[in-house]
Amino acid sequence: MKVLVTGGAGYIGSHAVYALIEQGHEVVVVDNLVTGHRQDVHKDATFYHGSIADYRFMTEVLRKEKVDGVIHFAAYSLVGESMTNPYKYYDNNMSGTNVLLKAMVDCGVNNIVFSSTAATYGEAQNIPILETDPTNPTNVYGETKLAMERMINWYHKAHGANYVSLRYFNVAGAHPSGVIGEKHDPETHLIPIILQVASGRREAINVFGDDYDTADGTCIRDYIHVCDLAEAHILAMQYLVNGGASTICNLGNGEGFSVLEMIEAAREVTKHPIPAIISPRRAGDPAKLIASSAKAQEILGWTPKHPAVKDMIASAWAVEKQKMKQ
Ligand SMILES: NC(=O)c1ccc[n+]([C@@H]2O[C@H](COP(=O)([O-])OP(=O)(O)OC[C@H]3O[C@@H](n4cnc5c(N)ncnc54)[C@H](O)[C@@H]3O)[C@@H](O)[C@H]2O)c1
Ligand SMILES: O=c1ccn([C@@H]2O[C@H](COP(=O)(O)OP(=O)(O)O[C@H]3O[C@H](CO)[C@H](O)[C@H](O)[C@H]3O)[C@@H](O)[C@H]2O)c(=O)[nH]1
Repeated sequence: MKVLVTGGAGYIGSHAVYALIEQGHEVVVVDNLVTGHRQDVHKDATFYHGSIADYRFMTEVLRKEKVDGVIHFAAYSLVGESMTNPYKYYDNNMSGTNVLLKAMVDCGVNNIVFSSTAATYGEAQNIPILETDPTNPTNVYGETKLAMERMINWYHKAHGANYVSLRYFNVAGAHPSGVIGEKHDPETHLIPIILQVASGRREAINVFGDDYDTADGTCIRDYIHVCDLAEAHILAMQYLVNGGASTICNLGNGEGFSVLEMIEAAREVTKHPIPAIISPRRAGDPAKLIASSAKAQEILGWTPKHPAVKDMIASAWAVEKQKMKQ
């Protein structure tokens, strides 16, 4: 396949690009590098520096490259930030996707695999969460992602383009080479922050709330290895190219870990005490998110190969230790 990856210089996008190229596919990357890193784009991918919100630029790329489909990662994705700066999220995520979809339609590109999120569900009504469960986002980020999913579905109805929206739960870990990994700046995600404490770059980890309705009072999340996620995107694109019907799939491991459990797992991996400070809740955080990925397993034939959180933490730890050497 020849695939355009938007946001291919970012954390998850760069892993998807590596996986595509490792499996012999041809890859074109569009990224404006607002949060991504040029050096994380695989050397065999064709790179275009620009925004998905630039219609002229996107149609030029799509007309020139004649791809089989688009894997769409480009977005802002921080829950906390979205609660204080909704404009940024509505603008880049929704307007950007609207332009991208229009450019795809105008250039005859009919397949899109979309980066959606567990944040579309909000507070879960049932555990594990099924794709048919209600969607009531508790934060602006999740709201924009749900709107993007719906936008893609309306384009599908109007223009016939097909999609798989992948609602991922909490992504973690890094490519086994250690060459690419999670490099957000500033970092807000739990595992990289815990590891910055272990490597001495931070004094302590703040635990955002210990009064949630969970066993130890801290939030529970379902962590999925970034390489398993990358594989799911390739399977989803293959499914569409083979004529599969448009659909939505969850991606997680079906097991929940609290913030305190993740800190404990990181202590075991890194052998560092990792001081933790109980802090106020962060706005917009649901208490518990755990996926049922049965549909992805059935429809896409996806099976996670790295379900153990300690393996995810160990691969992220290898990247963090490399950063310390630089
Ligand atoms: N990290 C997670 O746990 C998680 C969970 C669920 C869903 N997601 C989704 O996965 C996707 C990727 O997340 P990530 O953690 O890799 O984030 P990231 O910030 O590392 O990657 C996003 C990439 O998109 C690029 N980008 C942003 N706006 C753009 C635009 N207008 N035009 C071109 N490029 C643009 C950025 O430069 C960056 O390279 C996001 O859509 C996010 O919502 C992430
Ligand atoms: O310093 C920190 C950072 C995080 N947390 C807690 O750790 C959990 C995980 O937080 P992350 O910021 O790592 O991840 P989120 O669950 O907020 O969100 C992530 O997963 C979501 C899906 O579940 C979204 O898709 C989103 O893009 C992605 O950032 C949350 O309970 C959060 O409050 C802390 O206690 N301290």
